[in-house]
Amino acid sequence: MAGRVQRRGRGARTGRNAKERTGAGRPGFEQEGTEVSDAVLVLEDGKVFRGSTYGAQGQTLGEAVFCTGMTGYQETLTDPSYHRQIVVATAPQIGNTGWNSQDSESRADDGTPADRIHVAGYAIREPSRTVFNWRADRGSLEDQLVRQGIVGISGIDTRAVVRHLRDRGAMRAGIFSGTSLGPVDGLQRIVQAQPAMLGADLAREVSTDSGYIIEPAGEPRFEVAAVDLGMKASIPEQLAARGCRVHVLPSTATLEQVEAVGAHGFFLSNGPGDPATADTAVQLTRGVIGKGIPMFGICFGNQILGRALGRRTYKMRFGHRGMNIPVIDEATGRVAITSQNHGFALEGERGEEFDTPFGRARVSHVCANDGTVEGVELLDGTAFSVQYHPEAAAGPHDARYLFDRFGDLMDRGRKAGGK
Ligand SMILES: NC(=O)CC[C@H](N)C(=O)O
Repeated sequence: MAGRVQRRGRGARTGRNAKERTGAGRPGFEQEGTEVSDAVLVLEDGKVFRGSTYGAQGQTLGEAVFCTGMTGYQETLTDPSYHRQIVVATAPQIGNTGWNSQDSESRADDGTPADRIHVAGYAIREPSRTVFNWRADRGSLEDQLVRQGIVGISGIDTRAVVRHLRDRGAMRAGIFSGTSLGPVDGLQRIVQAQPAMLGADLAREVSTDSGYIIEPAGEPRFEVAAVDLGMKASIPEQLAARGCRVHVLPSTATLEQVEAVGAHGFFLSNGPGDPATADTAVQLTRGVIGKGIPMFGICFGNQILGRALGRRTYKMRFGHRGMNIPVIDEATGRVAITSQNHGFALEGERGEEFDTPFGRARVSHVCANDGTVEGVELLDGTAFSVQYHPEAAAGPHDARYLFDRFGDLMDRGRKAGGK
């Protein structure tokens, strides 16, 4: 009996708080001219979610996408692939492990590790009131958001946002916070005036300009030319741990630059924007494969290798963002649980083999949820790539073996070439 009363009481309290925080009960689409204050997430189709200021106060624009990771928000927020995207977290409470000096995925232009947050905005349901983690040596998440001027919103019904984006697709959005934001239709017009993600050429905005070198851990075994299209910091670390000296090159890199470092292998990174715009990287990839240099690509790199092999890319309705996305490896039939963050995909079908200017290729991996292409490779094994993130943490490490495969490939290439 007492238990029932308590349950009812708890339910009632939650309901009241949620109503205060979210403005629940108002229609999602508001009347023109309705004045807004505090914080709102406005979608391009006119859907409005009212909440509270979180992080920096102000205005931010980007594509609204959702991420289903239950952990690892620091890795997500600092991943340069999220440039110009407003991330909606499906995990109901965010921030309880604070901010630490180890998990950031961004680098300064000269390659030194950086804490830079790349998302355009962050939309969450409930901020943690306490930070409780032994690694949280950089304070709280919200402090970081404020310090870096990242505008967020809390107290919104993130489940409702996700359902909307799942049904209608990722779309342009804005977070606006402050005391008097003006009429809601004015905010919607601001949202609609920003460029769309389709056709956005963004890698240059996050790539290194000058390039840098990450030294190998232990004995150097390979020289690797890695094109930084928005590369997560842990990728060169994974390569360095396998004896690679990683020569990180800007997104504008040329074949001459790749050859100048004496590359045993070529790596194409993840990165933001529409892969259909990455013509320079596609041309470079064709040149590299033509020279017989072994290559490996991750995410944006997979889309670019696919394009170099003659495939096209398309924009997915809402993409894959999270840490528990199952991928089938066609070579073994095994499923890896993977970490992902992409809104575009390569055209192709499970089991497909196709001709390319470099010989036969195939779709090597597919997503077990929706059958989309998750990897491609040349049948001779000299070029391969995956749409997911084998370097990722948080999330499982099921796919780390792909870095070893790249090492084996470079070994074979070196023996064959006598280098
Ligand atoms: N993480 C990535 O490399 C993302 C690739 C590309 N920008 C996409 O959204 O599909």
